[in-house]
Amino acid sequence: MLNVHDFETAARATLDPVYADFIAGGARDEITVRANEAAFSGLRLLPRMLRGSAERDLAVTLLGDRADLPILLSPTAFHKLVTPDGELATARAAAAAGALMIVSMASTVAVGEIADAARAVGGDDVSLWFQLYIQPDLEITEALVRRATDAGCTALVVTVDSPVLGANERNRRNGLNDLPAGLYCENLRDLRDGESGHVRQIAMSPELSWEHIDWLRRTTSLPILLKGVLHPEDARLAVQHGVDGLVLSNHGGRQLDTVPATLELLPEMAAAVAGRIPIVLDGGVRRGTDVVKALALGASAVGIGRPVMWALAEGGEKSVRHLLELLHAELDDTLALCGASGLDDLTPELVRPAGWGHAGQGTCNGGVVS
Ligand SMILES: Cc1cc2nc3c(=O)[nH]c(=O)nc-3n(C[C@H](O)[C@H](O)[C@H](O)COP(=O)(O)O)c2cc1C
Ligand SMILES: CC(C)CC(=O)C(=O)O
Repeated sequence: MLNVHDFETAARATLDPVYADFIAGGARDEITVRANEAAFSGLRLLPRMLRGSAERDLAVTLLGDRADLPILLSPTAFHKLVTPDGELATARAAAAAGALMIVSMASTVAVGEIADAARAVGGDDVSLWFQLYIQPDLEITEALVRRATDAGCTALVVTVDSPVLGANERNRRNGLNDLPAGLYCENLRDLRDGESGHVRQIAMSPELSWEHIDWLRRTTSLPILLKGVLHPEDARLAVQHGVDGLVLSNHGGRQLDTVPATLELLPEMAAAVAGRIPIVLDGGVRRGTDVVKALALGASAVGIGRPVMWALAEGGEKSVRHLLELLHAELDDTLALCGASGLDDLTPELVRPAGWGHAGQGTCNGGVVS
């Protein structure tokens, strides 16, 4: 295993094709799935020379939480679909690599147990964030927030791009519409008006509005990030509503098909928030060079979704750790080759659109030659 692509190939060879499709797939024609990766290939790095430093500092601090690398584990559901220990394996690997994990609300292990597993490996300094789908029943939502808070999660990542479930036609064709027997969204176990042992289904909330974000802001003192805001105007509104950070994400192309690649949106989003809150970008990040491009164009960190699922499927905990070590090494190597000694050295003039030489000189603003 030398890179993310190797894990993808190995996972496809190991997994039930129905689950391999669930992971790889996206909404409708998967135009956005492909666009995310293509956007990274469409940019070139223009390195600086003779600025060497013996070591590079890859550490990042986000909303008070320190991580050894600016590559987060984006929230992904149902890890027990691909490995018996499920999210316990992921959390141990992330803790060992010093990476920040965002636990999905749809985890197949309860968030408290995930946190215990992470701390058993990484000690009390390990940070975990919790991804939340605000439920139509706000008492249920409050109970979920309490569970995440009690587990020691230090931020809430509210996914706002899913008023309805994305239409994954691979899942429909494969007849995948439920978890296999014995797997549950454990964070929803025993929540109100269910008999003991009952696990609620996650509900999507088409009525979700800024009032819900205001309500959540009043309900918790944890930092709140919004995941899935795509329009710069919504980014400005997020700042106005007291949101602490954004995850610039199109859900890996799994919600509205044909939305832009997240990398294409990054310069406008960075301009809209103007450094007031951090932006984490996910979607199509597969290489250290991708991380450098995103950070150069204004992200504070990136997230990876599918690569973690592929590594889990390939070899569980040790493979996720290996994946994170590979990406750490790729990023370090890329920084050295770019003449950067740390993440702060990554600035927009390191990036050019492909074909820029033909159009004459210019700096890149995320694909826009100026
Ligand atoms: C199998 C799978 C499950 C996911 N589950 C969730 C989830 O529970 N909550 C969420 O907010 N996003 C979820 N996502 C989206 C990821 O958080 C992330 O935005 C996306 O995977 C990033 O793109 P990438 O897979 O190209 O790295 C999921 C993605 C995948 C592939
Ligand atoms: C709907 C969730 C349970 C999972 C999810 O967000 C996804 O599969 O993209």
